Amino acid sequence: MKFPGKRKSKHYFPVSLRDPLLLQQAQPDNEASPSWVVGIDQTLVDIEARVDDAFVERYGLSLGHSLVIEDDVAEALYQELVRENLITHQFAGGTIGNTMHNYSVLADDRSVLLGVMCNNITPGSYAYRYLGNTSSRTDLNYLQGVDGAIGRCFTLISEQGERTFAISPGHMNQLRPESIPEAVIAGASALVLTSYLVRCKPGEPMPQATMTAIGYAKKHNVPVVLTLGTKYVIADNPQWWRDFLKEHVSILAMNEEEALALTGESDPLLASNKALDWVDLVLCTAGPVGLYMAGYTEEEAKRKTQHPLLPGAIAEFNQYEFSRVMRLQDCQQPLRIFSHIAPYMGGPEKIMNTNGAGDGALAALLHDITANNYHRSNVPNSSKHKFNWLTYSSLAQVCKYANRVSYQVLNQHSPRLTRGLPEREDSLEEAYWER
Ligand SMILES: Nc1ncnc2c1ncn2[C@@H]1O[C@H](COP(=O)(O)OP(=O)(O)OP(=O)(O)O)[C@@H](O)[C@H]1O
Ligand SMILES: O=c1[nH]cnc2c1ncn2[C@@H]1O[C@H](CO)[C@@H](O)[C@H]1O
Repeated sequence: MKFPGKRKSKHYFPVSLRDPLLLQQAQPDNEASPSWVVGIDQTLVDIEARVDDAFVERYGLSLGHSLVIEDDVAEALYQELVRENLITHQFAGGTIGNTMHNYSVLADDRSVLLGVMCNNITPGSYAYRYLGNTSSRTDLNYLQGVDGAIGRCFTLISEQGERTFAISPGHMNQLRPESIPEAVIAGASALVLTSYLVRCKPGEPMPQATMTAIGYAKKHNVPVVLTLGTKYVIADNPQWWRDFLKEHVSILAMNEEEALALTGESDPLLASNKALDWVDLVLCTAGPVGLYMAGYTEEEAKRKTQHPLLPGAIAEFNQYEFSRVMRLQDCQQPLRIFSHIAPYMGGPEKIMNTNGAGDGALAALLHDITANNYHRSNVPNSSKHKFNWLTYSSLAQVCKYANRVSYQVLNQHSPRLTRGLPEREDSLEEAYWER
């Protein structure tokens, strides 16, 4: 695993020079990594095309959102894209598939993806493409076979760069509860889910499979991470989602629109604060405004920021952003902490599309959480584990890392990272200070 807190010289949480972990890292990689994350997704290939707004309207879609379409509509839509030669890219997608892939690229380590895959795969087919576009560090051995197609996500990009999704589900929701491996969840650093998983036809097994996975995660005290997907899924029934978060979820990832649908707050800081009533840690991306994080720390171990104090709906909200995050259940005297960061380098000069920028930020957060477990299992007596922290780095540092990864996604075409961050950025500090 590439170690996020160990970026060259600058640590907020110093470790001793002869750290056994460093010595261990000098040895050849062990294939069977002790640390991993696991996620469930609807297996989807993204089919990207440039269309005008009339196209979106003609097929009954909603600009900027993700809607599920029937087979006949999907066929007509696909035929029109082919006939008019509008398809520009086809690559593996799915919000959690993207996140697992990106995690594996960043950490150079194992993630496990649960979902469905065709039993019969022919060269050039969508399933073939999906497998070929997924990191070799993403373990696909637990996918459940289906006799039928995986899903297609028509990713329609308007003239203004806005993206609209039309989902043709195929067999993507046929994941059954008995296909969820308890041991894989029990040993994971996090179970990662999306609100899209409940968007199914009556009788489809995906929601039940998801609940089975959540049951295992709770049994083994593994944090459940939920990313909200699209504001419409939330706006359908915000109270249901609030109850769901309170009961099942530890870490929440969302953008500012989803945050508004969930909490009624349009200010991402206030929305994140509200969400802390239900979960332990919040990542709220806000497009050109950057991103916010909110979490809990242990009062006794809080650390003051060295950055300027920021004004906002909560005055000087970033005061303790140099603290590490803890799950509420592990805090003796919990203190709420917040952080914000503006887009890295002000954002890329030209953004072709923002697809997957949020998924990238979440992958970075997962990397930091898993690195903490990795460090704990290698150096259990380290002073870094005097408390039962959730992250390895401070909240401010996690924000930087997440933000940097979003930039990397914005700077390329696909939502899946084609490579990790540049080696010289093993110290993120340097990348930031040298601007
Ligand atoms: N127009 C922009 N200019 C600068 N940075 C941007 C812009 N849009 C996005 N970003 C960066 O990407 C991060 C995530 O963006 P955004 O809030 O759009 O994610 P999202 O809506 O969750 O994306 P997706 O659902 O496609 O993964 C932001 O925190 C910011 O750092
Ligand atoms: O219904 C859905 N289920 C799972 N993933 C989805 C759905 N709609 C869109 N995306 C995925 O979101 C990613 C960008 O964040 C895209 O790659 C797309 O495949």
